[in-house]
Amino acid sequence: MILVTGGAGFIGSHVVDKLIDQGYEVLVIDNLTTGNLKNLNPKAKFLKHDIREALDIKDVEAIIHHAAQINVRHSVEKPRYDADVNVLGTINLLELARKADAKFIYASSMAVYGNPKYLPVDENHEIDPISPYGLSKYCGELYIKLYNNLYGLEYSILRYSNVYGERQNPKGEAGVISIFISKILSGERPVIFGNGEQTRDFVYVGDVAKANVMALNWKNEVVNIGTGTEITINKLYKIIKEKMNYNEEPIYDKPRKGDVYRVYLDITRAKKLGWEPEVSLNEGLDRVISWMRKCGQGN
Ligand SMILES: O=c1ccn([C@@H]2O[C@H](COP(=O)(O)OP(=O)(O)O[C@H]3O[C@H](CO)[C@H](O)[C@H](O)[C@H]3O)[C@@H](O)[C@H]2O)c(=O)[nH]1
Repeated sequence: MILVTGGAGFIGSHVVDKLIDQGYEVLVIDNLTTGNLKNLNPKAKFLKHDIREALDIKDVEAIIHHAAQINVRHSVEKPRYDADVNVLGTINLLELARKADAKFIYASSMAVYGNPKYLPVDENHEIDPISPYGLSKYCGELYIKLYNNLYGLEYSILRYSNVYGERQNPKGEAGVISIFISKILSGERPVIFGNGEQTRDFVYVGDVAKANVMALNWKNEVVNIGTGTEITINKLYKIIKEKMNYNEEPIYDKPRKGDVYRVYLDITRAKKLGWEPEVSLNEGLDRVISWMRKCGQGN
């Protein structure tokens, strides 16, 4: 059985869908603070549980760990809460993995790199987080490596760029793509922070889910998961606007404090392991727009 923490959340629920498609038996644990039972695959078993509490489950062959405090801004406001969930919660799951002799797949983030010193950012880039979130995600990585040293725990660490797709909640997780689409659908003008020339590397959630399933067969790898390309927020806005037949210009506001200016990931290592993104931004945006139209702007 594969245990997916955060399996009722945005990325985790897509991982669950892929696993079930491929015939795996899946147990989801989620405390439903940001996760939603509407996202949950009906073929998955479900246990409502907060990872800050220890748990004991037998017959787990792998743990795919997506339950986390994922909001960068909240991590700045509540660093202790962020560490509680992301560091102590991860330790609870590592203890479970140790006892069950399970493999550990960990959702990390490009936030561990902080402000890029060069582009694209590869896995050997200096680790220098600029938010409690980036730091807590990196702490999780270090504990995983410690468990590998102490107990031989097998792991894969996936460092995601900006993940987007269906089920991303425009209110909770603050992904710019779901925010822009949601605002346009409700007749509000989207806001661009700064001059809009900042860039990001947007990877489709289905491709991220595929990387998780493949990672079950990778051995002790730290891997960037992105597209290896960058796009400005202005260009992104223009594409979304055209797709939705929306005519208004965005509102430009002051830059968001602590925002990285340009970032995109080098994905050479992932490609060597046989993974590469399949869904283009064009196709992915079409899917999110049609999903958000259908379900009234999100969750
Ligand atoms: O309404 C908005 C929202 C965002 N942005 C801009 O769009 C870019 C992307 O912003 P997001 O909030 O979507 O994402 P971040 O790049 O801040 O990424 C952070 O939040 C992500 C969640 O969406 C992931 O957790 C990621 O790891 C973490 O670094 C930023 O330049 C931001 O200023 C806008 O212009 N308008």
